[in-house]
Amino acid sequence: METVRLDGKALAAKKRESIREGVEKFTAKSGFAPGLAVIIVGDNPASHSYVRGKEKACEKAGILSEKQHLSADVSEKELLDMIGHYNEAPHIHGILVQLPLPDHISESKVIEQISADKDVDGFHPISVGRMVTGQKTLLPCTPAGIMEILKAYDITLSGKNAVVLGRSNIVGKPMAQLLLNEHATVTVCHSRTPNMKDLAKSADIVISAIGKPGLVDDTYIKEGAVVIDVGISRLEDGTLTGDVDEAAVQGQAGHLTPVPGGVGPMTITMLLANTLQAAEEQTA
Ligand SMILES: Nc1nc(=O)c2c([nH]1)NC[C@@H]1CN(c3ccc(C(=O)N[C@@H](CCC(=O)O)C(=O)O)cc3)C=[N+]21
Repeated sequence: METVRLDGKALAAKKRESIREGVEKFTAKSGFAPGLAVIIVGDNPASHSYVRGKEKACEKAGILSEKQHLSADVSEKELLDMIGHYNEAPHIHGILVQLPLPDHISESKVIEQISADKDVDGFHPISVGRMVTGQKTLLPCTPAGIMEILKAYDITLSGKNAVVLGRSNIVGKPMAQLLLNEHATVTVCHSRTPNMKDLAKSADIVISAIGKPGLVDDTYIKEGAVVIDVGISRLEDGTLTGDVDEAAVQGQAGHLTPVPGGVGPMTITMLLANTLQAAEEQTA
């Protein structure tokens, strides 16, 4: 069967244009642009590259972005104080602290310090609680972007079997929850799951968020299944690759997101959407 490529990059371009128009309206009405504070700690090159992508996307959309680069040995208190400052800053509507953080800083303390209203990553326990109970909230960008891809390609979720590979707080768990909210039957697999391959092979939808290049081949995929690749690893030769062995599942999968050009561009798009939503809610 012909595998349909789920073009996250093209969808992101379309969505970013409509977000740009929304930002323009917001700015004309309120007299200021939506503002995003991005805090990055340390010198991880991948993190800096992602943050550059976010800043560029903000600029194109008309969103003000304010980057703060802290050194790797910054104290936890200094970071918490900076977040406290942005919680009170009227020109900032969204706060993002790039993860991962150095080991001496508690990720959960940092996330809880961000005002839930400005939590454009959707990682705060208040945001998570709202998502789980189906209330309106800022949703985690990667899972929310995947839901947009599935919707744009008219992929039915209600009554389908979805298998999520990975149980992180930023992708696997919220992904499972959003699929459940749309009435899929969801199985979450992780490092202690003995029969991951069999579970994946029986699924209508497989979402891989593990971070092992090429892990998912045709032996994991039922004929015609929808395959979403959240993995993103940089190989030694500099190329980016996902969890899915694209060549192996070609012709087996019904739909497939490429890496790059699949989930990643939609993650950044949802960050823009969340920042606009946060700005609108804070100025309503
Ligand atoms: N607080 C926080 N929020 C995040 O949302 C967050 C984070 N920390 N830490 C790291 C991960 C990773 N992440 C990506 C975003 C965009 C691409 C992306 O645009 N990827 C492009 C390729 C980019 C390239 O060429 O380098 C693509 O897949 O086509 C990838 C990865 C957000 N993250």
